[in-house]
Amino acid sequence: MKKALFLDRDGIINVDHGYVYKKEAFEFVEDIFTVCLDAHNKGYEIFVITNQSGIARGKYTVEQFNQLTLWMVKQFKLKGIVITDVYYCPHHPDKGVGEYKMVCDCRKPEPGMILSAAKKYDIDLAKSVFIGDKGSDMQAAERAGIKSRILLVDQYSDNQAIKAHRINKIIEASVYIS
Ligand SMILES: O=P(O)(O)OC[C@@H](O)[C@H]1O[C@@H](OP(=O)(O)O)[C@@H](O)[C@@H](O)[C@@H]1O
Ligand SMILES: [Mg+2]
Ligand SMILES: [Zn+2]
Repeated sequence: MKKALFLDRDGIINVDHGYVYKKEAFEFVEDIFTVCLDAHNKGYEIFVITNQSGIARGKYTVEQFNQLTLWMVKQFKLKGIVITDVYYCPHHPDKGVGEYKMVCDCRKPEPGMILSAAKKYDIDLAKSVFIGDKGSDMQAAERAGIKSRILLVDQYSDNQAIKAHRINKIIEASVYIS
């Protein structure tokens, strides 16, 4: 079995400007590359686990999400970091339109996306790490049996104290990644 670093996307990989679907609006949160390179070099598989209710809401299409994702994964590759796979939930139970309006087992805080990745790639969830910016990320990780869970907030705060706190959390994540 392998160890994995699971990443939420909006608020962790990129600044969460709200339903980001264009690369022009995709602002990488620089300090995430630090922990990803550390994890990659230590043999972790890296996955992105993301709710994309913007699809359900009709704000953008699956094709647009896929195009952005291909571009995002390439940016990681250019920094020597392999993203093994990206899992997304296109649904929303209330605000969804048409086929995307549904209660599903993939929208965080449900653990469905994490469990799918673990099954397909033979991941030991007890030895894996999840980094997210919302309580629903932490709940999904806990329900999936991931022991090391890091909650990072204020990804775009200019407050030096908050930035320092965030860097400490990133370093803490590196401690988990062993
Ligand atoms: O953080 P991840 O899971 O990668 O993606 C979150 C996004 O899909 C969007 O999720 C929405 O929540 P609702 O889905 O509308 O409750 C809002 O929080 C948006 O600001 C955010 O961009
Ligand atoms: Mg998020
Ligand atoms: Zn779903």
